Amino acid sequence: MTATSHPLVGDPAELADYSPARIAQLAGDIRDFLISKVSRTGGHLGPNLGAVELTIALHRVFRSPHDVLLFDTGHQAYVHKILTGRQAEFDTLRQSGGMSGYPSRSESEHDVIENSHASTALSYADGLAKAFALQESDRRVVAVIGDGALTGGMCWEALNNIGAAPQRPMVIVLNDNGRSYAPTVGGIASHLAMLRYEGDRNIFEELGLAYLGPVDGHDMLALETMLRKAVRLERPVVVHCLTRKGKGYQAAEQDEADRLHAIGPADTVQPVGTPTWTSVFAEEIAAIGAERPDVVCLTAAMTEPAGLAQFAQRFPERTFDVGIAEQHAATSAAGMAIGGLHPVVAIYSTFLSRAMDQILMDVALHRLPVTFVLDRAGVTGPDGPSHHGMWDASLLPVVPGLRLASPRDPARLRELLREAVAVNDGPTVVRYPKANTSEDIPAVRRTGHYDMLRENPAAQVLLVSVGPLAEACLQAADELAKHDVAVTVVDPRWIAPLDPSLLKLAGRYRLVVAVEDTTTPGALGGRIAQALAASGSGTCAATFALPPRFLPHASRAQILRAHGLDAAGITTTVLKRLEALS
Ligand SMILES: Cc1ncc(C[n+]2csc(CCOP(=O)(O)OP(=O)(O)O)c2C)c(N)n1
Ligand SMILES: CC(=O)[C@@H](O)[C@H](O)COP(=O)(O)O
Ligand SMILES: [Mg+2]
Repeated sequence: MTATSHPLVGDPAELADYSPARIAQLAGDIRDFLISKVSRTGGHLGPNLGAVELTIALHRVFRSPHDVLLFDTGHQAYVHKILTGRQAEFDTLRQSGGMSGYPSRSESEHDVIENSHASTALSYADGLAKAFALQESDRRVVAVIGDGALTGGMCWEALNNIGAAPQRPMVIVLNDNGRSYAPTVGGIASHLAMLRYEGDRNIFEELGLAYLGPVDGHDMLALETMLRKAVRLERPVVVHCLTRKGKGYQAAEQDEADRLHAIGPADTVQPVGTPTWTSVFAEEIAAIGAERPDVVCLTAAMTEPAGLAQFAQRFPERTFDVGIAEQHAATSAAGMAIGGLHPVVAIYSTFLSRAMDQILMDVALHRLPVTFVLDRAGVTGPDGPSHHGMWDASLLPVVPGLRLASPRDPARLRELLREAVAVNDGPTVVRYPKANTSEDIPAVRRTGHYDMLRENPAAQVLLVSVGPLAEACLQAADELAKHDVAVTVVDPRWIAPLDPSLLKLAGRYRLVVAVEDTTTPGALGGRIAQALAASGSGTCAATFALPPRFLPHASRAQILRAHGLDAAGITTTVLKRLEALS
């Protein structure tokens, strides 16, 4: 396309020929485009409205994909996607088969890292700079990182290495809008705030990098001048850009909670009367906080999204936002437990993975009473492969002394959360999905830890329904009855360690199937099969769970259905298993 061909560009190389007036027009049109498209599809509207001028300037100064543009967390890369020819895909944003909400190498050669976990870009940049130096390549490395992501520990591990190599040039664009979801917290945030007004001494130069700024992240001329100056320095440089999250859209700029950080699709219809798992947790932890002065809560920059807003409002002195620092959260909680408190760490399942060593060695080895509450556990949906919480239920059971619970409904979440915070000799974990809860599902009886949901004396099949999949399992039991297959349905409630009474029950059946919203390796069904085989039982046990691969974005329901974790899928799979046994 020619230099007059704006609409929203397509080949970023053209941007170098645009006049200042054309660039200003483009920025305005991109803003209008984002507001119109993302308001309908849902997605990260606030962060991208704040990155419009920044991203245009980057594509004018650098030659992507020859030069590498890295977006930390990647939720602010919509403008990059528009400029690199994907404007037509925005109607499919975050939808099954549609465009990802994060950079995606399968979508474009301009996209390099797809991981939506924060604080990784500087480490990638360090590695790329070393690779290009060894290859004597002239490719430049540019990393865009937010002030929130900069509170993550990996950034400082990377800066320690980057600062030690002045001969390896790199441009670090610090996109400082003063917010994560809420205002960014901690000493780093205070340091950045100080730099806005008096830049005489800063941490970056102390570490061996050059520091340029602060610069208005919405002033194209100032931005480009600073970026070109950074290139000329031929060393690692931090360009400190001041931006406004949600810029240009009043609803976002006035959103005190999180500047419309992530919004749902316009046509989202919340089922009436069934609360979200997060809201049930939010109420119960606040109630527990009123009864237990030793209970404190920790969050990694996600107080409201992780359900701690009520607790924080009632007990501000017992609520700790540690920044995007899940590893620190886990070990700081261990310190609190040693100090006589019972910490509750509220965190998304997918982000827990980076704190596994802390849970294993800093918490469990010391048998400390720390409770981890994992929201977004299981298939999340539109945020795609680096957000599905499909690893925790397979990773955590290997931790000695750790107890892992998966509630099926609001009543069990309240009950299991209370059981968890009552444990004082080791870590406990409660997990639930990004979804609305079902109505409460009463038990027929409780034996050991498990709840019998449906008992059929003639049954040869035992369905072990894990957590919220109880509803689908009970529906499948009804369907299987139509095929003359009698089924007993049981809810283990605690899925690690293995409950001996559950094993004893399982040994009485011909086929035992655990239905689980997690990756297959390490899931409960496999652990039951292993234990039954070790006991010499002839029972066939299996896991119905997710395949051990990265699952693309779609809705939670679409993904569960695609992998046979809805009533129809469970029914079909049980019938096939029975056929194979006959
Ligand atoms: C390890 C990790 N923890 C938590 C999150 C959830 N999260 C997504 S974006 C975000 C805030 C990022 O703030 P910042 O880096 O300043 O970017 P901004 O949205 O302000 O542009 C958080 C906490 C994440 N993506 N990764
Ligand atoms: C980018 C990021 O990690 C989060 O903002 C993510 O989009 C989680 O969104 P939900 O809180 O809507 O699950
Ligand atoms: Mg920010």
